[in-house]
Amino acid sequence: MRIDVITIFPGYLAPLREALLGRAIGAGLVDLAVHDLRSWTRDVHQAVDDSPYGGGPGMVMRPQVWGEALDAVLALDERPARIVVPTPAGRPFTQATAQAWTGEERLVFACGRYEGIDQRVVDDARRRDLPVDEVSIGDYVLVGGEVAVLVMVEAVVRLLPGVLGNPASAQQDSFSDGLLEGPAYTRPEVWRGLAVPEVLRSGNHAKIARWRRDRALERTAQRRPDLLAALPEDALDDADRAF
Ligand SMILES: O=C(OCc1ccccc1)c1cn[nH]c1
Repeated sequence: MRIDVITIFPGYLAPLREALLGRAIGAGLVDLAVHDLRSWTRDVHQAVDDSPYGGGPGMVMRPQVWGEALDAVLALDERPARIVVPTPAGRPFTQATAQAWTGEERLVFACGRYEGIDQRVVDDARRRDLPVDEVSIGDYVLVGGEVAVLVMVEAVVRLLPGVLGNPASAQQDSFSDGLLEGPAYTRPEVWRGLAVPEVLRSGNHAKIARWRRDRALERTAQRRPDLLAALPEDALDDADRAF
C-alpha cells in the first residue's frame, strides 16, 4: 500500500516512521510519502489560507493550492487512490473503515487546518470520479488533520498482512466481534495483594472463553450500550443473554 500525506507540517508525521509502522515501511509493506502543501503555493508569502466568504471567524484553506497539490501528488503513482480528508464534520472512522481501507492500493491524506479546506476541492475531486472520504476520528476539534492521520494510518497499517507479528491479535481486537475487550492479566499471580481471577489459571479453556465473553459483555453494557444495541440479532447466544 502506498500512503501519501499532504500537510503544512510534514514534521507532524515523523512518528509514522517509528516502531511497528517504521518496520512495515522498511519491510516494503507500506510506501509512505509526506508532502509540504506550501510547495504548491506561488506567492512570496506562500499563503495557504484566506478569509471565509460569508464572513465569520477563522480562515479557510485556498482551493488553488490544494487543487494543484492533489493533482501533483496523485500523478506521482498510477495506482488508483482513495483521498481521505480528516474533519470533525466527517463520517465516523471506525474499525470497519480501517478494515475496508486495507483493500486500497493507495491512500492520499489531505490535512486541513484553520476552518478547513474550501469545499470545492472535494467537490472537484468527486466530480472527477475520484473516491473522497471526509472522515472524523471523534467528536472533538483538533487544530489540524495531521494527528487524525497518525491515528488512521496506524489503525489501517496494523491490519495489513505481515505487519503484526501475531495476526490473531488483530482478529481478536476490540470491536472485531462488536464488543469491547475485557480485562487482561499477566504475571505475577498476586500483585499488591490483587490476585489474577482464578478461572484464568484453571486451564479450562471453555470456562475461560465463557468468562472472557461475560467480562466483554459486562464492560460493553457498562461503557458502550450503543455497541450492544447495534449487535446483529444472532450475535448473542443464550449464554450471552443469560449474562
Ligand atoms: O479536528 C479534526 O480534524 C482537523 C481539522 C480539519 C478541518 C478543520 C478543522 C480541524 C478532527 C476531529 N475529529 N476528526 C478529525
